[in-house]
Amino acid sequence: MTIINEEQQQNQMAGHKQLRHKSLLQSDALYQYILETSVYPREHESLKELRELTEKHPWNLLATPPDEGQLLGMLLKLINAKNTMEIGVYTGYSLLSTALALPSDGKILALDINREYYELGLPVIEKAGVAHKIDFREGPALPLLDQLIKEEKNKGTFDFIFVDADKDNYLNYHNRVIELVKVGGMIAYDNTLWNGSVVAPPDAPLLDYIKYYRDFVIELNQALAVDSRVEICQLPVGDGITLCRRII
Ligand SMILES: C[S@@+](CC[C@H](N)C(=O)[O-])C[C@H]1O[C@@H](n2cnc3c(N)ncnc32)[C@H](O)[C@@H]1O
Repeated sequence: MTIINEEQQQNQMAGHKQLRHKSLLQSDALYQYILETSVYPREHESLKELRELTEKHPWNLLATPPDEGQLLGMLLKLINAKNTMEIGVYTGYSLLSTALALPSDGKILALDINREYYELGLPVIEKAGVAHKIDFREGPALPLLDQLIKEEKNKGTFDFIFVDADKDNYLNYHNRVIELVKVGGMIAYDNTLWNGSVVAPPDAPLLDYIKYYRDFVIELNQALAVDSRVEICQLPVGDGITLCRRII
């Protein structure tokens, strides 16, 4: 992984923020229309609170956008998900969207290397009355997944797994979560259009972190396209989300 200092990272994020939002829609007005017509009026008050709290955090661009949170909630209800996993929590917007969509005995195994981010959002999650559904584990996700796979009883038990962490490990995650999701269950990979950079020419002037992760995202997309263990559907929601339904 490329190591850049905090100042460089913040400069890059500031550049990224000039894009104003995380949607791939070419028109800001159209995206605002979706948010104001279909998303904000139905956004749970705790999600709104968490979104507004997260907007004040310097890394707020990491957060799942509200239209994508709405999509996740809808999908989880459609598939009657109960046992789920999330890799990459940050302050918890997608986590809270998931927790609110699951039944009261639903479960989310939530993995992140950074507990501090999670703890920023935790009071809002607690206030929403859904913290009991969450089992947060701090640490790099790969070894945690390897531990889970070691136990046969965990295999094929998850209804839904949302992957939204370090993009250079997405294929490593895929090769593990495919064993943990049940046949008929769903894995969702976030950022699979990676700020539109998947179609940028090789010499395009991209921000360093976009450029670095781009090849990993392209590699994942190519691998998913030919993976006979899953059916896929890539949607231009948020920064691109690819849904995979395990079929064997
Ligand atoms: C894009 S953010 C997740 C956004 C979150 N889903 C939301 O709704 O706001 C990515 C998260 O992945 C975490 N992360 C990065 N590398 C990781 C790793 N190797 N294992 C676990 N988590 C990791 C980061 O700490 C960060 O919180």
